[in-house]
Amino acid sequence: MTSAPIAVALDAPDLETAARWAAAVTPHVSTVKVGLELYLRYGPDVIASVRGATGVQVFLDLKLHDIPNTVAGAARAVARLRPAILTVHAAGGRAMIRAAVENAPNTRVAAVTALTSLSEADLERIGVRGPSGDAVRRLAVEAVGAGAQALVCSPREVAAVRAEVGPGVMLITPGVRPAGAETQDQARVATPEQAIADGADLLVIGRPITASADPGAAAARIATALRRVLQA
Ligand SMILES: O=C(O)c1cc(=O)[nH]c(=O)n1[C@@H]1O[C@H](COP(=O)(O)O)[C@@H](O)[C@H]1O
Repeated sequence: MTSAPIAVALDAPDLETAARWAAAVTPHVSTVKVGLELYLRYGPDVIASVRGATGVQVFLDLKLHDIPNTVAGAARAVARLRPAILTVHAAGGRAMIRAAVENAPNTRVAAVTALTSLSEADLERIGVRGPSGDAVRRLAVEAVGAGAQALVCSPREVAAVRAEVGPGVMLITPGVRPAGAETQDQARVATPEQAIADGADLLVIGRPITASADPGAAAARIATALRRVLQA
């Protein structure tokens, strides 16, 4: 059985917890994601620890956002860890995204369009006027033009982004909640089944799996639901 296109967000306070979650979910999912919480606590070694414990691909979510020269150096520094995916903010602009792509040649650079935690009202407040889908599409086009091989967007926008950028770009959607689950700090959400049906290639899912009493069973349940959609 092939593993489901899910990146489980290992947003854990310590390595022991992250390793426990990773061991539970990796029979069912393709990817685990290391984000700021683990990386800033343990540093680059955390990638090797997580990779060694799981055998699945590791997604490094640092959401780099700085001037091109600084991002070039940061991308070079993490490229030697060979993460499968590295995030940068699309709002950093073309030259910044290009700097990341050129300096992490064996890693897929994923540009984050508009954070899934921001509502339409939040976006308006920070100067992103009009429907969120329009801003996300604009950022997506800029990022792909600068060489990004992947995009991060909300599952609500994934169909529009796919129509805009075509089939060759990997679309990654956080903000995924099984029907009835709490949205917590996420604003622009959809179910895993909807995200896949609308064209997402990889779903980022954290707390709906990791906060469950049995993360392995939660991952298996979502993986089975996705397989049904993919086979339909
Ligand atoms: O880049 C990301 O992975 C990301 C982008 C985004 O717009 N929204 C978002 O939630 N994420 C990440 O996706 C994960 C979502 O976790 P849960 O809300 O617990 O499912 C977290 O690790 C976030 O850092």
